[in-house]
Amino acid sequence: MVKVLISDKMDPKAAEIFRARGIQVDEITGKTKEELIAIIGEYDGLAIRSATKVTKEIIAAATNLKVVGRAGIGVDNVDIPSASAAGIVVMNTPFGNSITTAEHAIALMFALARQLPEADASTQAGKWEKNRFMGVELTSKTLGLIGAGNIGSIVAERARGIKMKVVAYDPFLTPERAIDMGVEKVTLDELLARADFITLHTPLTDQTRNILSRENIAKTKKGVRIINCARGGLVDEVALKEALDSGQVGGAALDVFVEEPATNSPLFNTPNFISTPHLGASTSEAQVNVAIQVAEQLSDFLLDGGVTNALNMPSLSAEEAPKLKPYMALAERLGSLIGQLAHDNLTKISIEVEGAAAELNIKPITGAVLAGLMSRYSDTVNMVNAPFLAKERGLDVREVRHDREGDYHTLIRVSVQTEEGEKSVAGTLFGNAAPRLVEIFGIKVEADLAGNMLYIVNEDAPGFIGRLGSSLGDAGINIGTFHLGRRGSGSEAVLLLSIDSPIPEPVLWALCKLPGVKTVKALKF
Ligand SMILES: NC(=O)c1ccc[n+]([C@@H]2O[C@H](COP(=O)([O-])OP(=O)(O)OC[C@H]3O[C@@H](n4cnc5c(N)ncnc54)[C@H](O)[C@@H]3O)[C@@H](O)[C@H]2O)c1
Ligand SMILES: O=C(O)[C@H](O)COP(=O)(O)O
Repeated sequence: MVKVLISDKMDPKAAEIFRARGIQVDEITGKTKEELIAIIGEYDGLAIRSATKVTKEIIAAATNLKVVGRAGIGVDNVDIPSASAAGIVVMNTPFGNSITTAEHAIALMFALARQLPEADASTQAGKWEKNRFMGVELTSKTLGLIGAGNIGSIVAERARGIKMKVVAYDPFLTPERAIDMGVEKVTLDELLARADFITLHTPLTDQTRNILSRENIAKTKKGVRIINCARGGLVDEVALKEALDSGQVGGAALDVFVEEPATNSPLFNTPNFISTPHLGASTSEAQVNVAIQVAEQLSDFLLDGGVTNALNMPSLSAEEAPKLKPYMALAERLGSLIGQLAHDNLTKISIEVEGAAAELNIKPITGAVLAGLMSRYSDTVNMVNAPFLAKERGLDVREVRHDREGDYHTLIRVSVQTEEGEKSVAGTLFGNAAPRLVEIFGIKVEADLAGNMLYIVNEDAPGFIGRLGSSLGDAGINIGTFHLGRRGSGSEAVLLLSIDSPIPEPVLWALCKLPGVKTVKALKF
């Protein structure tokens, strides 16, 4: 039975969905790294929020794990390169908590404008300091948006609703999209110089780390108010503290910190500083959304092979997955065949599809070809890590979709560049389901690719098949199927035999010595 672990606090809807789909689910939260390492090996799927750190060590212990699902957006708590190398799909739910997080940013902006937390604390302390708390109006003020993706664009829309002017810095924001959003696209320096409020909505990357650095904070308009509901590390916390103390920054609200849980930040107790404990996504609506989405995505993947919102694999809908399944089996076998037969040092591979295959999503087909090809280098290769392994080895991968009508209703051709020139194999599906090889290195041959097989190239001459049959018979090897193709009468012939047991090395050597034999190779599918 498929087993999933939920290791962070998640809405009960997630567990309900797993159970309804026949998946065994354990909810075990608050485990230490060592405790998680001890149990993770049992699970096929792992559902997390931001508390569980899916490190290299956890991945190494996760011997059955196929997928990690993040009920939320940020995946900086998952070591994606290690997961990819281990063939584990990593998914998130990119939209389920965006509105909620945008609302939190807007809430913090209002709170900063009117010093709400301090006014509340003072009033409840019986001080009634009406003259101490003089706020600012938001109408007509300029909001500087750093990051104009899902959450940033919702923040912009809400801010425009309260009559703010919005300027945005995002290198990936197109001028057309900026017009659609009703924002002015600006450079970072322009934003720093013009904004009365700055709100951050980017992931934490090498480019965004300390985007509000000491130097950049110094370029802001005096008294600027800063909100960060994205990721700790976007703002230099030490420089922010100094800027709040000096009055360069008039107020700051952080939901996220460099170190979380943040229990002892130097920013605490600074006037005009507001903090919340990473609450951006914490509304019941958002938590229900992400719990449902993550549970459905993991279930679709574990039960049907559907891939949605994966960060290390192309998407594949639950409807597409069954259609693609036989193609992926064919693609994987063609990749494996060429991997077993072509020489090392492959530099280029091309995957061509025609007929019905050309109507399909080619990415999973390519992934399956590469998984087959790379399976000779690693036991743990699959569609997730194969493209990464191929890239690591410098393999140039080309995908070609042909419109032309061919001899077959559907065809996948895999060609590689070898030291001896280009070599290609091609296959089709019989009855839309059964993978069949139809061509090998320019010779037409029809064969299943399954189990133990023998590939023989010989001179096409009378008596050869008899001698081969006798040699195998004498060695006690039973032939299951026998497929023959040749370039022309008397030229080179290809034999593909399925055999009921693996062929011992001495028998292989004996076959190599049969008159007329050019190549003998044991294959395994
Ligand atoms: N506080 C919370 O609880 C909470 C909740 C949800 C999301 N988040 C975080 O909010 C962030 C944004 O989420 P999103 O869904 O809007 O992501 P998104 O991917 O939709 O948008 C991110 C935007 O950042 C832009 N960007 C990337 N590099 C940039 C750079 N160097 N300078 C400026 N812009 C850059 C991208 O072009 C993109 O438009 C993420 O880090 C996410 O983890 C936090
Ligand atoms: O990236 C996210 O989705 C947020 O940081 C939310 O994190 P959480 O699920 O731990 O609240």
